[in-house]
Amino acid sequence: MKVALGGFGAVGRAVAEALDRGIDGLELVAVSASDRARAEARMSGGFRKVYPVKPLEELQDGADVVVECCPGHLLETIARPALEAGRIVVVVSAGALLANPHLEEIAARTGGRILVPSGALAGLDAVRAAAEGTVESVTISTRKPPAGLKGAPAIEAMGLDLDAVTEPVLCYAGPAEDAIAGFPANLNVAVALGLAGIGTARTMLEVWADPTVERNTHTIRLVSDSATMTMTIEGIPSDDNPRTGRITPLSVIALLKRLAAPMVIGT
Ligand SMILES: NC(=O)C1=CN([C@@H]2O[C@H](COP(=O)(O)OP(=O)(O)OC[C@H]3O[C@@H](n4cnc5c(N)ncnc54)[C@H](O)[C@@H]3O)[C@@H](O)[C@H]2O)C=CC1
Ligand SMILES: O=C([O-])CC(=O)C(=O)O
Repeated sequence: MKVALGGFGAVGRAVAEALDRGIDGLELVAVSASDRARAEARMSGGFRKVYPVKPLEELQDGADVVVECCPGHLLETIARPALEAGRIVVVVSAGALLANPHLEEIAARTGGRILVPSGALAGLDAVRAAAEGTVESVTISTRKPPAGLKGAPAIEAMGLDLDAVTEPVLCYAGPAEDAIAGFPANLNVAVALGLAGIGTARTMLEVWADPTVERNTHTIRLVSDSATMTMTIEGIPSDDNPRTGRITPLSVIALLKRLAAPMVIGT
């Protein structure tokens, strides 16, 4: 399968490096980046090959799979033409799917597919399975080191000085679907959880700026007629972007491998 990457930041670069090192059945064919010269320089510095750097709208040409790993507001720019061309689109900015419901309609019409990786979250396999039965409630509590929430519009609206936070501060409590606008780079996990389970309107979320944690910590609780679950993941922030956990690109790589694998494990 030929893979094109829309974005060359913490997620995109790590996925590109893995594909460049070599994964059976997968071939990197293009990347996209806001600074083309810098992306080319980085590839010349450590990659086996310098891949073409293309505009976001052209990634589907010559690719079977397009991976969206840009800021969420660019999801439509990447996904619409790729889905119109019937491609598989891996969406890392899951939160942006809420503002773009037409993408699923395009996929249904063209035979394209939208795949959302588990990303920085644990347990979506079990949540999806439970949702085949009756789920009573799903909650997620997200605690990030204060620096990981920098730049979020909701934090700016609160007037919270993240550098001065000495105790955990509750920054949001409510439905996941109402939070993504205020935390566009932080709550893709909550939206993915909602989409996997009982919807983002019924999935309840708390967001904490917590100076007592060093990791992006997400705890899911689910009550259903098949199981009760409590799952916590403590993700190490990536060096390039503290908002993004290191496990996120690994989750994309695992998903891409599933596409090419003769045997698939997990729901
Ligand atoms: N689903 C999940 O669990 C998670 C999702 N995310 C989301 O994944 C996305 C990517 O995250 P990161 O890699 O950490 O972000 P990043 O900020 O490190 O990288 C984004 C990259 O987008 C590219 N870009 C920006 N504008 C562009 C343009 N006009 N044309 C081409 N490329 C452009 C740049 O190369 C930039 O480096 C974000 O939306 C983030 O919120 C992040 C962590 C977890
Ligand atoms: O990496 C994380 O912990 C989660 C994250 O940023 C997101 O959901 O966008």
